[in-house]
Amino acid sequence: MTTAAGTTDAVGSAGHSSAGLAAHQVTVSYGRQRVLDRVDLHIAPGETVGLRGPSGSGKSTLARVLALLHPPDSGHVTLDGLPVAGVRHRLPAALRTRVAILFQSPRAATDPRLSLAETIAEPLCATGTPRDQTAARTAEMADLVGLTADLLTRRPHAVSDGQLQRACLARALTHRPDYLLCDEATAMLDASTQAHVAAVITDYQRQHCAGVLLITHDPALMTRWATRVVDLSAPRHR
Ligand SMILES: Nc1ncnc2c1ncn2[C@@H]1O[C@H](COP(=O)(O)OP(=O)(O)OP(=O)(O)O)[C@@H](O)[C@H]1O
Repeated sequence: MTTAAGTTDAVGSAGHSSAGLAAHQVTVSYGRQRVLDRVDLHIAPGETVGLRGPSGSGKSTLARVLALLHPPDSGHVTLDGLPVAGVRHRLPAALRTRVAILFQSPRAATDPRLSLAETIAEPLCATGTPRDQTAARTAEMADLVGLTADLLTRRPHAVSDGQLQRACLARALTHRPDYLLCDEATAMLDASTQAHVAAVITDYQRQHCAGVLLITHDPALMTRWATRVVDLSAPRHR
């Protein structure tokens, strides 16, 4: 079983209240490579759990399982104590929109054909939100992340990585998720954009009591932000 270290032992969900997003005994293999082996992790509302471990230890894989994007081979995910069956669009929108994920590379996570406004609006369009509400919410989210109107009409090739990551953050927060999973989300950003993105997330977290998973190789960021830290041990190859 993967071991945890830090201010609180996160392995084993016994003793946690049922509120939260949790992985229970999650195992994932890619072909013959077992990446996660019976991993438990619990994120309570309002807390920031730092997840660290050597490259290849399965941090991103665990984040994708918790984001309800990747089905574990065994084990399961619970939301507020209830098992989640299925991933992606097989889940009801009201359930899957409770968890959002922000990736390291905004270019890999966006459609180059869409403007930044359309990118932010994607999750609203996917859930059939009426046009006027989509426009209002998109403007609100753009404002929250500091994107000006002229940037919103541009497509990804015409903006910087930092501006595009702000659009991805706006998109991630548009359905007001209860949990935000940040997978090296500020690693490609300059110091000032990194600070701004972190400030938007921590403000959001405070206002909505959202739980955050923070994956970062930056020890200073981990120390500043995480309320407890979980270590993933090196992967086992079976
Ligand atoms: N879709 C995939 N198909 C096959 N192997 C994969 C896939 N995704 C990840 N892997 C492998 O699984 C292992 C764990 O990858 P993962 O990205 O989860 O680790 P990580 O801890 O996030 O690494 P890093 O810190 O380098 O980002 C790696 O050996 C990786 O090559």
